[in-house]
Amino acid sequence: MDLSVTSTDLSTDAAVSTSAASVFIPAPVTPYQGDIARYWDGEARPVNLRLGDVDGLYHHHYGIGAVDRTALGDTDDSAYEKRLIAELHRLESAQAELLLDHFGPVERDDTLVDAGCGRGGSMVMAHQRFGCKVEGVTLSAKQADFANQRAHELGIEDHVHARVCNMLGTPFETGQIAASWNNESSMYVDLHDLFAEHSRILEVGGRYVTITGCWNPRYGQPSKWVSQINAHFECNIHSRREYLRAMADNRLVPQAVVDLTAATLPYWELRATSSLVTGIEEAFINSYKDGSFQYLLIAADRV
Ligand SMILES: C[S@@+](CC[C@H](N)C(=O)[O-])C[C@H]1O[C@@H](n2cnc3c(N)ncnc32)[C@H](O)[C@@H]1O
Ligand SMILES: CC(C)=CCC/C(C)=C/COP(=O)(O)OP(=O)(O)O
Ligand SMILES: [Mg+2]
Repeated sequence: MDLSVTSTDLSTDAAVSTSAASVFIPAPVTPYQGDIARYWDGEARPVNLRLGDVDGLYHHHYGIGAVDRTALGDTDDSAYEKRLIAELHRLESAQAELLLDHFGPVERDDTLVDAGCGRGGSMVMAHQRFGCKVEGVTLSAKQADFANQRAHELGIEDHVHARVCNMLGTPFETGQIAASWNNESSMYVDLHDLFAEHSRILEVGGRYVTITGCWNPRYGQPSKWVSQINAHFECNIHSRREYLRAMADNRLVPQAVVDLTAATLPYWELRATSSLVTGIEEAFINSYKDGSFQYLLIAADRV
């Protein structure tokens, strides 16, 4: 069987990195990863591009916090849709700010890793906040090119860099990374494999942070809404229990577990009223409300 990925050569950039890194784990290429690479190579939803156009930070994650009704103003006004887009984008950037808040002190000469970096919005924010180097990995060549182009336009390409690479086998040296994260990207991988790799690259005392959607073990099994979200994004949402167990098995000790479910609902309810709806809004709103799905931040120490 031919397992090669034709739309995206997953090995190219990782292979280039071998000269720079003393430890190199070749990127395993599975047919599923090929599907995900193609999915993100082909993604161009207005809900992501038009929000990113607001200030040049392109996110593929969701928002948190209260809606600023004053900033939104009158719905009858012709500029209302533009203000609504700006407000959704503000809530998505607030989500990334909260993730960065959980890194604690980061020095300018530290290197951070964004596992599943998308178009790189969070990487730019991390560099702008800490002045440090940020390395991103994504399966999508289109996303990596986009992120590197944005870094170039901002003149920060020597600090912010994305590569096409499997997050389960990165070219980063063992124990050299001060902090790493997954922002809505852990539902594409096996959690034991993922946390083994984060644990390998992080220095002892380093920090790992994730924001993720997970199914709630108290509900019993994944609800029909969770199954709908999985089908929509071709992902496999894990349970809260799986996260905590896989972290414990890989020397990652939770320091903070924050339930962001209530904080993300206003974003979804606002998004559901916009012209940029994608059809998945109802599944998020219903699953958050029936308790089957949770939006969670976990910050863990590498011990
Ligand atoms: C929903 S997007 C999140 C992007 C980004 N973290 C953000 O907040 O904007 C999911 C990302 O995970 C990446 N991804 C999924 N599986 C991956 C893997 N095995 N290795 C590297 N990246 C992966 C996709 O390529 C995509 O960039
Ligand atoms: C919380 C969960 C389960 C997330 C799944 C991963 C995912 C696709 C995140 C958002 O990406 P996006 O910003 O491209 O999606 P959309 O187009 O819906 O805004
Ligand atoms: Mg989005």
